[in-house]
Amino acid sequence: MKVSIRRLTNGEGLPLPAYASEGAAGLDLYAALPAGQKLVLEPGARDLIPTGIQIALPEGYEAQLRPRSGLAVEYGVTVLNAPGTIDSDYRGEVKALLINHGGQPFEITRGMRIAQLVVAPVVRAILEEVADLDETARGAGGFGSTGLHGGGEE
Ligand SMILES: O=c1ccn([C@H]2C[C@H](O)[C@@H](COP(=O)(O)OP(=O)(O)OP(=O)(O)O)O2)c(=O)[nH]1
Ligand SMILES: [Mg+2]
Repeated sequence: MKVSIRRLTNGEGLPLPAYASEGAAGLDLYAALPAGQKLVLEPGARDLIPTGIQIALPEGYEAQLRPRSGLAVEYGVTVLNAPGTIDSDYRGEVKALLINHGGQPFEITRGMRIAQLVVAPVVRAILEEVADLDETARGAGGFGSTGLHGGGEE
C-alpha cells in the first residue's frame, strides 16, 4: 500500500523510515535532532523526539508508533504512550515520546533509530446505544478474574 511521505527540513539528509528486514512489520524511525546535538534522557525523564517526516495515510488506516525492543531491553527506553496513534488526517511531524525507565542516562543523537511505525487498518464503529447488553459467561469479570495458572481451577 502506498503512503505519501514528506521530508521536513530537519529530516534532510536522513534516510526515509525503512523496514529493516524483508518481513519487518515496522518502519524504523530516525531521530531528526540537529546535527551534533545530544539529547540526554535522564532516568525517569521523557522527551518528544522529532523524526523529520510527515505522512498522509489513506483513509481507513492508522500508524502505530511503537517502541524498539532493543532499546527497551538494553536501556529501559520505550515509547511512553505506546502505541502512539498517527491518525490518517494528521499532517504534522511524526514525533516519538520516549521515556527512560532505565537506571542510566540515555543519549539520543541525530540518525538514531528510536522507534518504529506499523501501518494498520482501522475499523470505525457506528455506536448504537441500547438499554441492555447480551449476556456472556464472563460477564463483568475482568482484571485477573480467570486466575494466573492452568485452566482457571486453581
Ligand atoms: O506518538 C505519537 C502520537 C501522536 N502523534 C500525532 C499524530 C496524531 O494523529 C496526533 C494526535 O495524537 P492523539 O490523538 O494520540 O493525541 P491527543 O492527545 O488525542 O491529541 P489530539 O487532540 O490532537 O487528537 O498526534 C505523534 O506524532 N506521535
Ligand atoms: Mg486524539
